[in-house]
Amino acid sequence: MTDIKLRQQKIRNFSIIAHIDHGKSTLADRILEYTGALTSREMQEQVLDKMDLERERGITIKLQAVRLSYKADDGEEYILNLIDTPGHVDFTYEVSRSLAACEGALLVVDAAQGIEAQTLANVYLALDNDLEILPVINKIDLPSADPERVKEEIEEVIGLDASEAVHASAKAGIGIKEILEQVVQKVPAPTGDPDQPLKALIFDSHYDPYKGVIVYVRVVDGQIKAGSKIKMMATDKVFEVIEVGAFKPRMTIVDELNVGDVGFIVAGIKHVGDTRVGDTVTDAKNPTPEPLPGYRKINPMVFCGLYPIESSDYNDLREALEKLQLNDASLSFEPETSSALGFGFRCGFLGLLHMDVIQERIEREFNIPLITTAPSVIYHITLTNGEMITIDNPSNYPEIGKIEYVEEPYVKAAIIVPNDFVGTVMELCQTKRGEFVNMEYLDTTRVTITYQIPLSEIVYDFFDQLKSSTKGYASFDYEISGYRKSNLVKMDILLNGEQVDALSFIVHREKAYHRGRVICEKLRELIPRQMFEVPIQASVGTKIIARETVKAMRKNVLAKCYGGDISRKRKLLEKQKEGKKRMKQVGSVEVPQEAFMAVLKIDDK
Ligand SMILES: Nc1nc2c(ncn2[C@@H]2O[C@H](COP(=O)(O)OP(=O)(O)OP(=O)(O)O)[C@@H](O)[C@H]2O)c(=O)[nH]1
Repeated sequence: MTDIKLRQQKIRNFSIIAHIDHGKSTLADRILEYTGALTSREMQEQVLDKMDLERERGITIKLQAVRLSYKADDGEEYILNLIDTPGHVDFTYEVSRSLAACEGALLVVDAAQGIEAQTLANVYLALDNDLEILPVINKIDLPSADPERVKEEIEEVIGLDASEAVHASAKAGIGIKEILEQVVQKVPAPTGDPDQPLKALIFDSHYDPYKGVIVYVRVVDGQIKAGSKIKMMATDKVFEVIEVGAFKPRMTIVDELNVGDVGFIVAGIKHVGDTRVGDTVTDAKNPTPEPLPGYRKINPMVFCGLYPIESSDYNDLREALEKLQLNDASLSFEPETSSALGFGFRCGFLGLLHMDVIQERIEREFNIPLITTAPSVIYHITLTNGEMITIDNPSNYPEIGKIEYVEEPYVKAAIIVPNDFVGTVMELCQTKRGEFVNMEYLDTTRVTITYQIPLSEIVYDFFDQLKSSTKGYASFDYEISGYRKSNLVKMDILLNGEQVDALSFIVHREKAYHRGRVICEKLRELIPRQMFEVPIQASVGTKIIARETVKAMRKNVLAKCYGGDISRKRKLLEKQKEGKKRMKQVGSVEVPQEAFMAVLKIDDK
């Protein structure tokens, strides 16, 4: 066997999959520490979760890859590539990206919680990718841990053999060696042929201001080194490789990447559009005839408008979105104009969390204060002339007279919950226009409840309501199940008699009155008093269905300082300016950011 083939036998590529909070990041840290990739001092900060925002929210968003070396009990030195995956329901797409680069996955299940909704969703993705799944029962240090029950659950619900599942505590560092031994023994070495032309899967990328687009790859056949000419098969673009490297965990330049390796390529790639996550990289002179099967591209589900508060930030906002899109193929955007908010972008996201994260990153990393409009899903509208149009922005909703019928996206939602909360969850799903599908017992204490629910209802704080009504015990996962006809209308909001396009939303006819009333009340609380009285109205078509009034300001703040000290006056004005930062002048009325999101906070009960 050649050296390359021998080396290939020693490579293990694996991911960790888990429901959120079951301890994936903690386990990844322990593995890094155990293999000596980092000292415990360096481990103080979770390394795999790099972004600030992730650390604060305690969730994993971007996947990361690390190359580790591990001396196993058989005396051999192995190369382990660990690819991190996000656990949140919004990020299924990124999970499937990282799984496509692996041969195995550690399935981490919390010994006290057992299987949760994303445990199942992630297992299905791993099975789709033909991965060897190694169950790990984590948090055995907890007094409430019941590893035997969890093992049974894994065998019964998932149908995996859990007899050799490692009992671990990522926190206390128990079971780490056993896990690594299982990875070495049970995860297959990469198959792939070093003598075939280069074939590598792009599973991620990021933009570096000095080096351009850095592409993360898993080499399937052949090899790649500095000086090679490579071709991106989807775009036919050719580049000369400047350097290749591995994540150890810091990016480190290496001589070449061989079969089974996970690493990065720098090739002076300037344009976002030239590389696509999921594409195959091949040798430009000796290309492979067939690209790798790419993975399912997932389309954005939730759309909203992002507008700079200062219109001079418009171009910076475009650049920020372009940069973010580089790391995040699931983000989409196109310019849009609103008569209320001016020039901005209509952006598409995988879900609400994704939307929040992008918005916060723009504000923090790029320092652009934003106004965000309420999220919307994509509606299919069939017009009386037979034409079907799709709409992701309520302000483009056609006149009622031109509409034959409207369809909206539904999801199949699976909710896992302790028996005691079945009634509460069903009630919540009913108020969200859910249709009961079935209920199955997971074990003696928990059930999986399945509903068909309109996506638009999920988008409007379903998850928060589910968590709060079940004291945090419910877990939830969903997949799009298709479009259905629905009796929907557009609700417009008028401030001071003028319609504010950015406040319009689409609602089920039966809920229109209630929502119209509540939204007017909310807006009355949110909109500060102005120099004049501001009527707030909600209308469907030409019919006004609710009205509230913001009373005029009683006193001018400056009146108090009449003839007084100028520095005090300035302070007051500055204070007012502070308060205004998040305001947008809409016609004659100043509207705060929260007003555009008020529609999300309506309780339907
Ligand atoms: N008692 C105990 N707590 C643990 C253990 N492993 C992780 N935790 C805790 O569980 C919480 C969640 O752990 P994380 O590692 O952040 O979970 P995660 O699965 O990576 O979560 P996401 O990154 O949000 O998907 C943290 O507060 C950890 O300290 C363990 O073995 N025992």
